[in-house]
Amino acid sequence: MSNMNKDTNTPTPPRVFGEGGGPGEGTPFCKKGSPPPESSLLSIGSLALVGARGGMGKLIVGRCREAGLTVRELDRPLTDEKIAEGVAGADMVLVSVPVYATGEVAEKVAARMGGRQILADVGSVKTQPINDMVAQYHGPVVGTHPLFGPAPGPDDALRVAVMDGRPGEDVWATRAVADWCRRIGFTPFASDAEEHDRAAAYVQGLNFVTTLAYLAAQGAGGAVQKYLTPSFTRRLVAAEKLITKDAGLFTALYEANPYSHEAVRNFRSFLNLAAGGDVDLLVRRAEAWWTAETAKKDNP
Ligand SMILES: O=C(O)C(=O)C[C@]1(C(=O)O)C=C[C@@H](O)C=C1
Repeated sequence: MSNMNKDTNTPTPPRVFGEGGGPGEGTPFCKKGSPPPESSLLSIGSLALVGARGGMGKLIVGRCREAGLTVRELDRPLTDEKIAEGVAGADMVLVSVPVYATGEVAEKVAARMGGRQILADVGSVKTQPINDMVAQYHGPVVGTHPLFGPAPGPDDALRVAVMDGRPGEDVWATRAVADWCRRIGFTPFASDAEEHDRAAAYVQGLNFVTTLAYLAAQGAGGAVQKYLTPSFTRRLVAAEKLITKDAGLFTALYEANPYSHEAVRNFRSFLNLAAGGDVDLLVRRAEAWWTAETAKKDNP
C-alpha cells in the first residue's frame, strides 16, 4: 500500500541509486553538480564524524574502524581549530547531531571543506536538515537516515534511507555513501526527502503521538487500573521506552517533520470512521498489513 502511486493507483517502481530523486534525472553520472574526485566512483576511505560521542556516532565509528576505514572523531565544543584538523583530507564529513542542530554544524564544517568532500548527515527528518546543508555547502551533499537506534539487536535489519542533497546532482556522491553503508554492514536503499519525511511522519511521528494521546486519555493508576488485560499490558510494554526515555527525541522529530500535522489529520479521519461505527472497514484496511488477500478484497 505504501508503494502505490496516489494519483494513478498503480504500483510505484522502487527508486534506484542514480535516479537522482527528481524527475528526468536517470542518467548515471549526471552532469550537474561537482565532478567525482577521480573520474570514477569515489570509495569513501576516510571520514570525519561530528557527534562522535552520541549513540549513533559511537555505533558508526566502531563499524567504520572494523571495516578498516579511517575515522576522525569530532564533538562539542566544536572549535574552528578542531574542525579544521578533523575535516582536512576526509572523503566525507558525516554530521550525526540532533536534527535541529544540523544547520548550525553544517555552517561550521562547510567553512573548512574543500568542495569535493561529501557532506552527509544522519537523522530521522530529512527536508529541513538537507536544505540547511545545501544552503551552507556548495559541494556534494547526501542525506541518510538509519532506520534503527544506537544498539540494534543481532536480528535487526540495518536499513538506511540514502538520498541526494540536490536531487539529480552529485549522484556519484550518493552512490559512494550507499557503498560506504554496505561496507560497514548496513543495507542502504534509495530515497528522497519528501518520500522519507512523509513515511517517517507515519512510522515514527504518528506512532509517538497516538500512543501519547491514547495513554494520556486515562490517568495512570486511575479507574481503569484494576481492569488491565494482557493485550493492553503488551501495548504498555511497547510504549514504555518511547515515552519514558525517547519522548524528547520524538517530540523534536515530530516538530521538525513538515508532514506531522497532515499525518495527524489523516489519522483523525480514520478515528472518525470508528466514531461513526464503521469499524469493519477499519478492520479490513488494518488487516491488509498482514494479508495480501485482504488487501485485494478491500481494493477489488
Ligand atoms: O532505539 C531503537 O531501537 C530505535 O529503533 C530508535 C529509533 C526508533 O525508535 O524509531 C529512533 C530514531 C531513529 O530514527 C530510528 C530508530
